[in-house]
Amino acid sequence: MTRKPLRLTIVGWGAIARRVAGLLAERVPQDVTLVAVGVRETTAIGAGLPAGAALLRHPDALAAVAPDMVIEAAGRAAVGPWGEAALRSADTFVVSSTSAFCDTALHDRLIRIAEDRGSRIVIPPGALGGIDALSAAAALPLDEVVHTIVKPPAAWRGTAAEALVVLDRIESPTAIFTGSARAAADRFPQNANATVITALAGIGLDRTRVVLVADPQATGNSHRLAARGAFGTLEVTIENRALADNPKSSEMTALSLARLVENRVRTLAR
Ligand SMILES: NC(=O)C1=CN([C@@H]2O[C@H](COP(=O)(O)OP(=O)(O)OC[C@H]3O[C@@H](n4cnc5c(N)ncnc54)[C@H](OP(=O)(O)O)[C@@H]3O)[C@@H](O)[C@H]2O)C=CC1
Ligand SMILES: O=C([O-])CC(=O)C(=O)O
Repeated sequence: MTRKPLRLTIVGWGAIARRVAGLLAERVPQDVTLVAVGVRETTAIGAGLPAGAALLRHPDALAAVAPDMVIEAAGRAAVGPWGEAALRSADTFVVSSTSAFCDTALHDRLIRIAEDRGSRIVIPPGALGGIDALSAAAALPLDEVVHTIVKPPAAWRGTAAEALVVLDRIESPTAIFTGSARAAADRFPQNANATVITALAGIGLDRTRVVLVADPQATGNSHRLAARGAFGTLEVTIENRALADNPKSSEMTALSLARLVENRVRTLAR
C-alpha cells in the first residue's frame, strides 16, 4: 500500500525553516509536501519559497490548506496564535520556540485544545542530544538537572546579555546568567529554548538549573546536560555548528526537525 505524502506547513521562513525545507526536499521528496509557509503580515519573503507552497499571513488561513503537521520555527510570539490554529486543523503541532511554555496559561490552553481536537503537541530535541535518556530517566526520581549553554559573543548580540556585559570586550568564558530554566528562557527566548526542552523532559522549569556562558573562544553553540537521580548519572555534551544564516541557532535544531518529519513517513523509524 502506498502512503500519501505528508502535508507539512512550516511557520516562519528563517534560518531553521529554510534548512528543514531544504533537507526534506533533498531526502524525502516523494513523502513530504510543503503545502504552506506561515509568516507574519510584515515579513518580506525573498527568493526560495518552494514551488506550490502557499504563503499564509494569518493563522486562520491554516484550515484551508489542511496540513497533517505544522512546525513552528518562528519565535515565541508565534506559538500561541499559530499553535491554536494548528491544533484545530492538523493532527500534530511541533514547537521549536519552547520558551513559550514558560507561560503556563498558554501551555494549558494549547493542551486543552489538543485534548478537545484529538491532536498532539510535539517537542523535538532541538539543539540537544540525550533528551530521550533524560526523559526516560524521569520515570524515577531525579535529584538534579543542570543545563549549561556556551555560545560565542556574536550569538548573544541583540539579547539581554548586552545589558550585562560588553560582548566585544570579553576575553574569557563569562557566565551571563545562572538560574532556573524558566527564568533563562524568559530572558533569552532566542537562545535558551533548549533549556525548556530539558526542563519538560526532566524535573520542570523551576528545578532545572541553567548556566548561560559567552565564550570568545567558542566556535559553535555547545550544550552540556548533567543529571543525577535514581536511574544513575547522565552527562551529555554536544558541540553544535551554528546555522549559516543565524549564529544564535544550531544546525542540529534543523537536523532534528528533519529527522522528526522523516520518522513520521518512514516505515522504519530510527
Ligand atoms: N528548540 C531549540 O533548540 C531551538 C529553538 N529555536 C527557536 O526557533 C526560532 C527560529 O529560529 P531561526 O530560524 O534561527 O530564526 P530566524 O530569525 O532566522 O527566523 C525566524 C523567522 O520567523 C519569522 N517570524 C518571527 N516571528 C514571527 C511570528 N510571530 N509569526 C510568524 N513568523 C514569524 C521571521 O520573519 P520576520 O522577522 O522577517 O517577520 C523569520 O522568517 C527562534 O526564534 C527560537 O525561538 C532556535 C534554535 C534552537
Ligand atoms: O540552537 C541552539 O544552540 C539553542 C538555542 O538557540 C535555543 O535553545 O534557543
